[in-house]
Amino acid sequence: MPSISIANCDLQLPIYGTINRSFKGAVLSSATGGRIASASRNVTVVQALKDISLEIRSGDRVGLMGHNGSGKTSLLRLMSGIYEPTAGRVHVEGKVSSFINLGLGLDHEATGYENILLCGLMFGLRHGEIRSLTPSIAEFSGLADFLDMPVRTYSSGMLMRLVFSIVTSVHAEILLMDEWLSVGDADFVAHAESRLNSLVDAAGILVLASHSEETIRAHCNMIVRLEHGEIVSVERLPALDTAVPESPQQTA
Ligand SMILES: Nc1ncnc2c1ncn2[C@@H]1O[C@H](COP(=O)(O)OP(=O)(O)OP(=O)(O)O)[C@@H](O)[C@H]1O
Repeated sequence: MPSISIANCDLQLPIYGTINRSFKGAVLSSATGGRIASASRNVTVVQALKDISLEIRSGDRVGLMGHNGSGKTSLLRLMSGIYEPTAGRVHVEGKVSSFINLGLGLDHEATGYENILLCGLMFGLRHGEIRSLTPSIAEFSGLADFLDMPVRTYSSGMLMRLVFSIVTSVHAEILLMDEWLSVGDADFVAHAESRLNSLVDAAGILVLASHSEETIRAHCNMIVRLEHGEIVSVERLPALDTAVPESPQQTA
């Protein structure tokens, strides 16, 4: 059963070569969501997350809310293993598919088809599995002959179609998403929405960061609110139509 266990985690991100003594530093510090402090003369440290504890079990649909810079993306990155906590412990059980930094793994000189192969390998699939998934990825993307062209020739909407089609073709037990996706033109958005919904239904755990309370209430059964890198509240919502199994929940 997939699960995410986070215990007393801090995340500090160093920024090198910044001016940290000046009026500018003081203004920055009050204007951002995270907390800025000087580690040494040339290193500024942002406290992106502070003392985060959260238990997420199979069946949980967690919505992360908070102002700009409150730590939503950092928390997703911590769960995905992109960041190691500077203090505390993160334990993740299950296959994670993350919709964070979509497109980061693409090789822009390679063709669409080559990128399907590369991304598939990155997701831990075998050649045979990728070969059998390729026709449906190609069809869903609607990119047709463009899949034989280098990805650098794609428009941003075409790039999103390709990445979305690849990412959603892989079954995940844990889905981490930074904002609900809106990709491409109106036709593709409707098409993508239903594919995404079935992916979410099949996943054991969803963690979705969003500024839209409406989106979160439509897809989640639990809202975690962050402020300045700390969890300020955990709210349980009534069961969703998708009949998510109840699971014991620890609040932070
Ligand atoms: N790569 C980084 N290097 C340094 N500081 C960072 C980095 N990424 C985020 N931060 C800082 O960590 C804090 C939390 O940022 P994060 O991106 O997690 O917030 P967020 O809630 O996702 O914001 P938004 O709603 O604007 O996407 C902010 O103060 C931000 O400046």
